Amino acid sequence: MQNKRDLIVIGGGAGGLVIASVASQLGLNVTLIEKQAKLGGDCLHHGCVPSKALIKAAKVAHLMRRAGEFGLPSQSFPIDLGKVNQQVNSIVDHIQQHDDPERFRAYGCEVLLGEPARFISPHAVQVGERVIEGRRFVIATGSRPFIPAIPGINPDDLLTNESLFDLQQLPASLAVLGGGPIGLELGQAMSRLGSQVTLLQRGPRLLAHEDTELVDLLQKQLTDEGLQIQTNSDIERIEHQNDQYEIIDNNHDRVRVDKILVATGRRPNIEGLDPERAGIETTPRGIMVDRRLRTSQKHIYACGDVAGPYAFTHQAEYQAGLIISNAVFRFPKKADYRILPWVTYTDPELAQVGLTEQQAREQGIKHTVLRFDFKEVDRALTERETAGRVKLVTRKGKILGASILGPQAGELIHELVLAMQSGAKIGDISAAIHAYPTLAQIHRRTVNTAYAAKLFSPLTRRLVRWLQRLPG
Ligand SMILES: Cc1cc2nc3c(=O)[nH]c(=O)nc-3n(C[C@H](O)[C@H](O)[C@H](O)COP(=O)(O)OP(=O)(O)OC[C@H]3O[C@@H](n4cnc5c(N)ncnc54)[C@H](O)[C@@H]3O)c2cc1C
Ligand SMILES: NC(=O)c1ccc[n+]([C@@H]2O[C@H](COP(=O)([O-])OP(=O)(O)OC[C@H]3O[C@@H](n4cnc5c(N)ncnc54)[C@H](O)[C@@H]3O)[C@@H](O)[C@H]2O)c1
Repeated sequence: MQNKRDLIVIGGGAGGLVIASVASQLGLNVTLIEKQAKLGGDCLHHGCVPSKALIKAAKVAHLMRRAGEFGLPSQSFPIDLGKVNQQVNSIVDHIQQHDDPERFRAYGCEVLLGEPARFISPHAVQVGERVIEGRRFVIATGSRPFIPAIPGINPDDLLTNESLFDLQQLPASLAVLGGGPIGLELGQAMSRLGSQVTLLQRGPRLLAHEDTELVDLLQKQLTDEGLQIQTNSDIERIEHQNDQYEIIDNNHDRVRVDKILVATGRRPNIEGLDPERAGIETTPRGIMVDRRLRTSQKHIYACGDVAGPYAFTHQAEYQAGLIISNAVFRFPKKADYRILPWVTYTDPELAQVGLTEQQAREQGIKHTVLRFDFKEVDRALTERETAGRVKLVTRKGKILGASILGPQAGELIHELVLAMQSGAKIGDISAAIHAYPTLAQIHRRTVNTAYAAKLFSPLTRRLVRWLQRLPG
């Protein structure tokens, strides 16, 4: 048995890498354990990075078909998914260089690759034959696809985010199970690349936690573009015949497809970690943590998908920063998710921060909603990307939440994140000069709707007429 490590980080993905890098650069003896042969985790290898690269390729294909709208010859062509995925994976490989284990080793971090860690006591983990003791631990083991138990389904036949980016041939038809962010982002991308996509959502709504008015607009956009969306689709069984799958739902509707992509949620990676041997409390949603990201064992922290409450890379990184503060600097900091933004990278994108209109209503908060449509914004018109709307949930001039459906919504949301974070009022957004012609002008246009009624009221018009009569 070797000397006790100051910090043992389990999982070399978004959360674990931030902690291992900072803690080892601060001089702690850190061991980072990653069960795969490469660092980077789900975001880099099977999540954010390849999905956004695929989405971009699909947008290029979509624009080539739409070229006629720009006065250019439009193009329609068969797509070689193998080539598309090759360039997708070349981007993953490029970014992988930042996560080179040698970079971490150069900081003095011990990096163990290729075998999982499992707890054998509250103060030790086993990796292969080796037992490693630590003063503090961080669990950052992420999540994996949840595969629902549907009769007739052979999990090996299904595509998930772990296999889609290795697919060589574009399926002529594809069923996507699940209308969450993964299903919508990848479903639209595959549809734009040329698959006939049918998306089956079990419940009544897509993206159940998002603003319903904007989700309805998005759903219309997607169906207009060719995606078939079936909600309230409770799948009863799947039959496999002649290299095709027939999906039969509770209404006895049948959908026949070449491939099935499962995007029905995630499960935390705690199997095989043996958290109970360390006395760590878990639930089916993952590892329980307090607001300082401590588990039921106060020297063991957890962050990212395995701890929740959300499943975003920027949440994992934010939590990693808090763990550094709490565990390394011993400066207590609590997590606060009220101003955590997120983006669904469909086209148009859907971005959210703070409360939606429905949440404000459900919580009984008196509020005003300001709205503005992209079709009134000059830059959206020049870009021919006019679908969508900004919604601001406000109270006494302060922003409680913002929902944006539109071009580059994921970029645009950050002005509102900063406004909320700094306590700026809608008047501050109105006073800030926004360059013309930008999509960001929509923020001024949205907040100015709050003043338009007062500005052009009969009273103001009378006042202006009176001012005009003054001498000088
Ligand atoms: C298709 C898809 C698209 C996504 N797009 C976005 C997006 O656009 N924006 C966004 O913010 N989020 C996105 N996400 C979510 C994002 O990928 C996750 O929230 C993020 O990766 C979580 O980071 P993490 O550190 O918790 O886990 P991960 O990054 O997955 O890292 C966990 C690591 O732990 C390792 N591990 C597991 N068990 C053990 C063990 N016992 N011992 C050692 N190592 C172990 C795993 O191999 C893995 O490398 C997407 C996810 C998917 C699936
Ligand atoms: N842009 C982003 O930030 C981004 C992108 C992708 C994923 N993610 C993260 O990954 C997480 C997982 O995404 P997800 O889309 O897999 O999960 P999700 O839980 O958000 O959505 C899954 C959907 O599948 C439905 N469903 C469940 N079982 C079903 C069944 N048997 N048949 C049909 N529908 C079924 C659910 O009702 C739900 O609407 C998200 O919570 C998100 O945080 C983020």
